[in-house]
Amino acid sequence: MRVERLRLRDFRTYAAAEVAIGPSLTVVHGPNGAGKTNLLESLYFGCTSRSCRTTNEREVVRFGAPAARVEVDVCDRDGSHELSVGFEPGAPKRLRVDGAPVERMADSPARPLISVFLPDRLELVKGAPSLRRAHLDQLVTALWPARAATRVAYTRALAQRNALLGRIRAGRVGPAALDAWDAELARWGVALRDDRAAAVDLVAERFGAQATDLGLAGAAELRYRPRSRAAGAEALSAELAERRGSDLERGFTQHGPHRDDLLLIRDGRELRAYGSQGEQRLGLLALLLAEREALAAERGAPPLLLLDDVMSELDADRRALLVARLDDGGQAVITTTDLAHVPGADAPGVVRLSVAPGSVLQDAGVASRAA
Ligand SMILES: Nc1ncnc2c1ncn2[C@@H]1O[C@H](COP(=O)(O)OP(=O)(O)OP(=O)(O)O)[C@@H](O)[C@H]1O
Repeated sequence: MRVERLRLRDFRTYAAAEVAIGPSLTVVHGPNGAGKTNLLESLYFGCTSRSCRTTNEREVVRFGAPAARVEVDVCDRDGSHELSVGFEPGAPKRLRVDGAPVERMADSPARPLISVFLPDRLELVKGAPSLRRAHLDQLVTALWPARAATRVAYTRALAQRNALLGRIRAGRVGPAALDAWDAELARWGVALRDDRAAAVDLVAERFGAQATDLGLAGAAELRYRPRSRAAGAEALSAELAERRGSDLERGFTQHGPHRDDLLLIRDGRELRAYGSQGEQRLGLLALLLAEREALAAERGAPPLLLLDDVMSELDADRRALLVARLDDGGQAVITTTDLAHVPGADAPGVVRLSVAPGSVLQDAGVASRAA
């Protein structure tokens, strides 16, 4: 699966733009505020129908315009496909694959896998465990799409059990009503935990190697920390039953995979608490690259990797190491204020996109219309 072209209308700074994406590396360069991240975001939006930057999607519509639209041309073994996302604030998004409406991009086999590094994604390393759990669940889905249903079923069972705790506290039902929901929660909980553990198994060794290659000093380790180590669904159900009194006191379920964490460790200590900003950045990059390798092995193709403003924070040796890691047959798009920060940016086959406010100019010299 390869992303070939991107077309935008009224997306952030762009009134209209069309660019080709390179078969391996694409470098987006230009001064601060020119619209480099906007271009990266539009690629993510076109492939996933979501923004990787904001939950308030109104922000992506160009100031003064009624709606934004992104089209992405992709090609796989079966030929070419066009993904398109139209968004008008206040109306449902219009998603199409080859002109036919679809409910979710995630359901379309034409959608490329995509992985993104934005400076604020450091939160993944240093923020709350919920961010790492969500990330891990996305990895499970990317590795084994059919298993996405497990997390959905677990989340539903958890919501039902919490609602039931509320009804028991209000005296409307007896605690015995929990038996069935404990069993249901435990069934999906064990499956979810096993999926997460299998995904971490695939990535952990690669994470250590990638971190070393990127120059993170010390031994790097990726460790899954499940809340429960129950041998099976019955044992987890028993653990839930043991905690009923305290759950009823607090009004929510305190035990289970919704309390798991994923630990990024350097020399035995968590990067979250003890890593410097630079070490956390290398940890995150190592994680994304390790996942990219695992996905390439499992799904036959690495995901499209979007790297925003990563080079300015790395020294010259690490920049060279990073670019070398990307030469693995997959596609990557990197933004930079300075082309000289991307070793090999002038190599044949690398696509360079020069961004100025509202427009983007391709090497070949085809300019988009300015905003
Ligand atoms: N909806 C919008 N309509 C028009 N312009 C917008 C919109 N949203 C953001 N902008 C403008 O986009 C610009 C920022 O673009 P972007 O974040 O892509 O810059 P950048 O090239 O990545 O910069 P840096 O190198 O500083 O990270 C800002 O000037 C901002 O005002």
